[in-house]
Amino acid sequence: MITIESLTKRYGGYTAVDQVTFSAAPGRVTGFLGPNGAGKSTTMRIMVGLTPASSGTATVLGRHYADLPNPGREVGVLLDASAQHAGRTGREILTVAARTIGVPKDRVDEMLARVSLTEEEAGRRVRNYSLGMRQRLGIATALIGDPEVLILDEPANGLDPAGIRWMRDLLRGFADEGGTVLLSSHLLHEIEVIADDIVVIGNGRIVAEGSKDDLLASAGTLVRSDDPVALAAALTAAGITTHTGGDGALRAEADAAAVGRTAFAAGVPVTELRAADGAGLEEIFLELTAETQREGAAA
Ligand SMILES: Nc1ncnc2c1ncn2[C@@H]1O[C@H](COP(=O)(O)OP(=O)(O)OP(=O)(O)O)[C@@H](O)[C@H]1O
Repeated sequence: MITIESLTKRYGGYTAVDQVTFSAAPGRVTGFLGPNGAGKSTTMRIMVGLTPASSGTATVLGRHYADLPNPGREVGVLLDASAQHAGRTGREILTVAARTIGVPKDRVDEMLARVSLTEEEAGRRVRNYSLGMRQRLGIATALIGDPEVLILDEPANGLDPAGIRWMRDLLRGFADEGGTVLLSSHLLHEIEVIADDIVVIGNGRIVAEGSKDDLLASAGTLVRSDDPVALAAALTAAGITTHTGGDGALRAEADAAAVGRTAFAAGVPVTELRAADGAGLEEIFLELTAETQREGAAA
């Protein structure tokens, strides 16, 4: 369990994290989603005691990270896969981690197998690792203490498609066994396929949070017609809010049945009608974070 309450971080006059409150529950994968610079890494660094908060609290398993008796046994952390000692081999890094937190040495081989790093790769120095290999080693280090909680900043960065699938299965399995997973990403699709719960941050503030299913349901209905102007007018007249997509489709804030009936009553033929799902979530994400997108509302 991770609990964040009214967390604020100021750098001089700039507020990077602004009154952030959310929690990540056991048995669930919580996705922490937001555009570049939204405050994800800062929030995660505060969680693990690397950055002091200006105000508010962040606790893991009911305590501040620094107060956990042996944090490595309770919380697995991967914030920056490139921050590993470049001159050591992967095996050495895991061996040091195992000794530091007091787990048996045979966990090293177990973890190497778990993240699919070969014997030969484990003997190479980390400076010669690809980004994906560093991520795998970082995951192995996070898991070596058999923790209850995982805090991972952009863990899929640099992984190939098979690696992303592997990561997804690994985190799913971890949560299914009762673990708490918090992972950040600025990639919506990545979060959408893996997360049970989603927390969206923009400009240091939480702009949406809830179960993925609820967020997807709130994405509404995607509807298409040869006459989108007439369709939009009919829906608006019926009190249904619509948003125009780039490709002529409309996203309506109502369920498919209501949208279909309204179009039928108005005599506007519909050529496509379905739950907006992923496309809708992407639009919601862009709308919610529009102020903070470098590309502005045009994105
Ligand atoms: N030490 C610091 N001093 C001043 N500003 C900082 C410092 N660390 C972070 N910031 C600022 O705080 C904001 C949030 O940064 P953060 O790294 O938390 O974003 P992020 O959501 O993780 O972004 P990304 O997806 O790009 O990794 C940014 O504007 C960043 O420049």
